[in-house]
Amino acid sequence: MSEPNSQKAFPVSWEQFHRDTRALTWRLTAGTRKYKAIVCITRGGLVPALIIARELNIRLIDTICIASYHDYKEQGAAQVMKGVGPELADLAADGGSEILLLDDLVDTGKTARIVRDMLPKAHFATVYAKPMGRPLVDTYVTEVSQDTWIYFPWDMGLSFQPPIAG
Ligand SMILES: O=P(O)(O)OC[C@H]1O[C@H](OP(=O)(O)OP(=O)(O)O)[C@H](O)[C@@H]1O
Ligand SMILES: Nc1nc2[nH]cnc2c(=O)[nH]1
Ligand SMILES: [Mg+2]
Repeated sequence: MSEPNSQKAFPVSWEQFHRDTRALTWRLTAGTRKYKAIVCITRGGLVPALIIARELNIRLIDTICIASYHDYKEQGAAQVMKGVGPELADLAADGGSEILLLDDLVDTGKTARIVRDMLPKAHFATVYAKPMGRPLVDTYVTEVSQDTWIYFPWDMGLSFQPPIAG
């Protein structure tokens, strides 16, 4: 879903994103599964990948690079520009059972479907989830409604706020 269709705004600060991503890590450590590598979906997945890699002491990190083309209102076709690299070939061979797959959020689930097809046995985690994409995620922290647009700190800056009373 693209921003102009959405009605509610959910702005997230760096501090909140860090806190929510740490909460995601706690959830991931509650299970018995151990991960040898992180694969993050660029670009939004790069930020949780840094935080979680630090917490779980994982140093083998790769990317799946996907570009979604947006026209005015609709999400367009998604193009995989880069898959997992040859260094992860052994770990990917069984479908990725020892790989932690990360993104910042799942919305319609379109991106999630592509990466799940590529690594069907990887554990897929996102910090935020909307209802349409939620069934495709193994672990997430916060659910927001489908008509909410999440504003990430890397997309925002400080700006003047007019007084509420006008
Ligand atoms: O569930 P979906 O409807 O597929 O949407 C979720 C995807 O959309 C955003 O990425 P975006 O394509 O905007 O690119 P970016 O990560 O490079 O900002 C987000 O980071 C997810 O990857
Ligand atoms: N920043 C941002 N990107 C998205 N891509 C798909 N949904 C969203 C969203 O709610 N926020
Ligand atoms: Mg993304």
